[in-house]
Amino acid sequence: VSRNTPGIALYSRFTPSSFSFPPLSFTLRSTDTVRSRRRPFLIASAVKSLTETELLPISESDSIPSASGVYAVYDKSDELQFVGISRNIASSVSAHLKSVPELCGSVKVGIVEEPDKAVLTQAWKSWIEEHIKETGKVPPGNKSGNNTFVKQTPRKKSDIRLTPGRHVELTVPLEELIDRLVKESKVVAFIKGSRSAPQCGFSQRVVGILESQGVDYETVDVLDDEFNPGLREKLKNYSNWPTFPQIFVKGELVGGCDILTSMYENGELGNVLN
Ligand SMILES: N[C@@H](CCC(=O)N[C@@H](CS)C(=O)NCC(=O)O)C(=O)O
Ligand code: FES
Repeated sequence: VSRNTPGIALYSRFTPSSFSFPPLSFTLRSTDTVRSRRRPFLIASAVKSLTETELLPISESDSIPSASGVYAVYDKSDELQFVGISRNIASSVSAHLKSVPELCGSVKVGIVEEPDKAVLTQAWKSWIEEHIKETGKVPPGNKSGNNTFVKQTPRKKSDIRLTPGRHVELTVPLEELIDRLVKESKVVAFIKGSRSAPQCGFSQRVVGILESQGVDYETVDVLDDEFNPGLREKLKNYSNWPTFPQIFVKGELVGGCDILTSMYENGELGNVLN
């Protein structure tokens, strides 16, 4: 590989000065890292082909490396079930073994050292394409809609916005929007910041407690002046409670962080939420 080969750049152990002319040639080993500069150039796969890679029995779990790379799971009849990429192949395979033991017989591993997403994806693609070329089929676990191997983590709910935006005139007073929301939802937490990134420790604690209860709850960000303008002061009046967070269950204010924390600690919270 010369430095002029399109689409291939070698990095890491090679310092810029090692690219000096006259043209150098390197032997690209299966574990050497390659990085695509720009699509649509083809980049060399960083791993051996699927056929050249040896099968390791999954039961002998210490033979599976904790390295990053691509891996192919075969069932007990040596049928390829799934090709995945992972930053820790041993732990991904052990998770598959737990969730679908009947589909986990052995595994092929292609280590990608110093991986980046493009190199990992390229290695994964090369194995998938090799399998399709050979069998005409996509591995069952990689078919779209098949969640056997890749669990779809449910997307976190988004926060509720009480208005369409601060520049839209409301036809209903904000108090009434608050009132409707807390009465129509089982649990509502008015917090500072979003549920995925609370902006205050008190709000964060309350989100953590509600998450731990596995309960369906709504959140409203009182600091969101664009979509909840004026809420911070209006809510204090509505609930007659001076601080945030504020947690409502079936239209009633239960309390703030201290109250929720003590209800959580004495086991009362579960009864109230359910
Ligand atoms: N002891 C309170 C702690 C919450 C608190 O002190 N909140 C303050 C600081 S985040 C607050 O909301 N102040 C009124 C405001 O910021 O408008 C509780 O149990 O919820
Ligand atoms: S924002 Fe400062 S304590 Fe809540």
